[in-house]
Amino acid sequence: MFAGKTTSLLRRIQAESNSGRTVAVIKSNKDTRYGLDSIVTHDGMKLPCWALENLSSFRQKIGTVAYDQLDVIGIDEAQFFEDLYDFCCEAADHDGKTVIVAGLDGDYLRRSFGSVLDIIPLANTVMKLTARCELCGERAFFTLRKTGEKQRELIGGADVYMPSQEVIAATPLLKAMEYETARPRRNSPGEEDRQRQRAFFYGVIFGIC
Ligand SMILES: Nc1ncnc2c1ncn2[C@@H]1O[C@H](COP(=O)(O)OP(=O)(O)O)[C@@H](O)[C@H]1O
Ligand SMILES: Cc1cn([C@H]2C[C@H](O)[C@@H](COP(=O)(O)O)O2)c(=O)[nH]c1=O
Repeated sequence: MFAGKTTSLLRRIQAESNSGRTVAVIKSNKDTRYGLDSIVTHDGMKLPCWALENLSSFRQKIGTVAYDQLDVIGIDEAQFFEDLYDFCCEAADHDGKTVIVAGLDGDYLRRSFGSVLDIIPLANTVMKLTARCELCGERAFFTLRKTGEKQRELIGGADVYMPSQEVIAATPLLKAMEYETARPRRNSPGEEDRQRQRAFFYGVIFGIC
């Protein structure tokens, strides 16, 4: 999370639209964080969308005529769609659409999430994005859940999750913080500020746990 997947998807869709292609964007209706009528990035960029329970309902919802006129279909939060593989095959191979998909490949325990990994063989290009670890500032490949909930699907933003560096990804938050405290610090410009921010952040997290 926070790696820029939605930002990247919206930019691609906007570019397709600017070059005269007809576009539509779909997101899962499970994600109610910013309302159901738009896709919104963590820093506020937004685009109208179709919020659906499953992808197979899209053609009927938008109408056959409008569907046939579409050139490009964007899908956000792809991990929540069980029928992702079948929809992508049908839309791309059978109906000739360009399909651009954004989603999490893994959950907070680094287990494969939904059908996102299944569609990689269908794709012409795949881009794996990374965020910045909130604890150490280095590249974060994974998402750490800050709460004790164990179910795979748990909608949330920075209140529940944070980008995390590989080593601490699957450990409880307390462990992650112990690990971070024990790491040797690099003396880079701004390090002092970052340490102060981290100290504040730890305080907040302890409050939550
Ligand atoms: N911890 C964070 N809390 C809130 N916003 C963040 C955080 N880390 C990064 N961001 C912002 O979120 C943007 C990416 O948002 P978005 O495209 O919605 O990411 P994703 O879809 O991968 O979750 C970044 O460019 C940055 O401005
Ligand atoms: C890691 C993880 C995430 N989720 C949820 C949390 C958010 O609602 C979305 C991801 O949104 P983003 O566009 O990447 O910010 O997925 C989840 O349900 N389970 C998880 O393990």
